[in-house]
Amino acid sequence: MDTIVAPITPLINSAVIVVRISGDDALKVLKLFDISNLEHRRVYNATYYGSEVRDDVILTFFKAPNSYTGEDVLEVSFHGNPLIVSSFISDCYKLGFRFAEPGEFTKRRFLNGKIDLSQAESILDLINSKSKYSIQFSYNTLTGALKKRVDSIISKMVDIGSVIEAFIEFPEEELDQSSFDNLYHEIELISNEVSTLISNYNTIQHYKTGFAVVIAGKPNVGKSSLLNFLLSQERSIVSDIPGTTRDYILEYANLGGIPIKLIDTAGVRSSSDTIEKLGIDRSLEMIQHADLVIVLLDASSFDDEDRYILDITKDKTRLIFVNKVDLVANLDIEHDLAFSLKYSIDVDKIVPKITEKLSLSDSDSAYTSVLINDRHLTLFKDFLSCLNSLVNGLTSLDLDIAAFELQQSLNILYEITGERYTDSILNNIFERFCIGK
Ligand SMILES: Nc1nc2c(c(=O)[nH]1)N(C=O)[C@@H](CNc1ccc(C(=O)N[C@@H](CCC(=O)O)C(=O)O)cc1)CN2
Ligand SMILES: Nc1nc2c(ncn2[C@@H]2O[C@H](COP(=O)(O)OP(=O)(O)OP(=O)(O)O)[C@@H](O)[C@H]2O)c(=O)[nH]1
Ligand SMILES: [Mg+2]
Repeated sequence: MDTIVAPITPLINSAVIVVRISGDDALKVLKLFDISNLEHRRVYNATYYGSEVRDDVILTFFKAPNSYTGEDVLEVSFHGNPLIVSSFISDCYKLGFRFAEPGEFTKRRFLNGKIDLSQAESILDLINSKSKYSIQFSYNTLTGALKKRVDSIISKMVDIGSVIEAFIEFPEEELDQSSFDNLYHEIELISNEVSTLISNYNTIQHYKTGFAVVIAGKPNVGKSSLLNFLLSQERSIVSDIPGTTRDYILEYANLGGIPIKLIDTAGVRSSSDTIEKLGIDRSLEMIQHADLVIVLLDASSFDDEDRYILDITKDKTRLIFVNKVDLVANLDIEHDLAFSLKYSIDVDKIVPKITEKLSLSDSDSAYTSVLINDRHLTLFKDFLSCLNSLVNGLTSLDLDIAAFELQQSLNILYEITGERYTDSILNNIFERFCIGK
């Protein structure tokens, strides 16, 4: 493989800029330093004698095949001046090295068999994660959670394939019903497993784009006050005039590490005001699409308008919060939490209540869940339809069809792990990586 070079930290005036070199000729660069004979995985302090500038640097060497790319890798840490690094990279071109394409180091790591394609993809997800949960999900995939699952499905499919081949090869032997039933059963288990993986996709989507949390309630209960409290900012207008919020207000927030789209809505009541009515329609629509509805009640005025909102949200994931507890001595409304936003009574319990409601269950914890990306989703759906055709082949005793569909379904799985790939699949994945990754 030709030798490539690129900065692996931003090329800006900073403390240190690190440049990575990978390839057969990587050690040739030592001509530019006052050092030779580097040992695997050791760190050295050296001087760079460039054609234009000099610098005092740190060198780290990883000998092939035990490096990030699987090739000889040298990392050079320069003082953080981009001019030094540009000059160094020009010197590298003179040695015959070329500038690495985005993601090329990781692509080589994949091509050299250090990681599978799902692990390579997770590196990009890890870097781009917008929440700590998303980082944990990506880290699971990085350490092989999805690879393991797909590998185990592959081995089960291979087993099923050999049974089908045996049926084809020895047609004279009675095809007894029980071996068929067994195959159907195995296929169903695999189908269920893949369906679960597909449903997990929604979880990661939520963690990427944020959970839609809608604050709903009749006018004047304190919805806008709650939004402002959660944002720690006077974003929404608060007043004692019922019907203050006319259109919904959407803001992004991060509550306890969970990304949230927080939506303050117009108070729901029967109104004759045209604009207010339009706002209320939007509130009802927001409620429909919410991942979580916070139904806000006023401790001092529980009535039919509240009952109406409780009724239309009864099938949604929801929390019932009661505000203005300062106004009553006894509270006999069913609720998840009661507080006073105005007088800061029990407001510290609000965020934990919301995050608790949105958090994954233990069985689906961020540390163990196997989550998939868009590419995997498409492939898994194709896989399921292949399984369907496979079952049809078996049912109609068309074993050649069954064998063909089985091979197709395996090919799809190999595309997930990257055991099979085309240049365009790889390009699609790695072109989205940053320089130096
Ligand atoms: N300086 C530096 N920091 C970094 C990276 C890097 O490449 N360089 N990484 C880059 O993203 C991440 C760490 N990931 C890495 C993963 C594998 C290997 C590596 O050398 N693996 C070899 C050796 C394993 C061993 O012998 O234990 C291998 O897989 O064979 C290096 C870094 C984050 N921090
Ligand atoms: N007593 C008391 N008043 C509160 C409390 N929280 C908010 N308020 C007051 O209730 C009034 C309405 O608050 P908002 O936040 O505007 O209520 P809203 O639900 O957004 O109202 P609409 O937008 O009209 O639907 C304001 O005058 C607030 O100051 C509280 O805990 N106790
Ligand atoms: Mg309001």
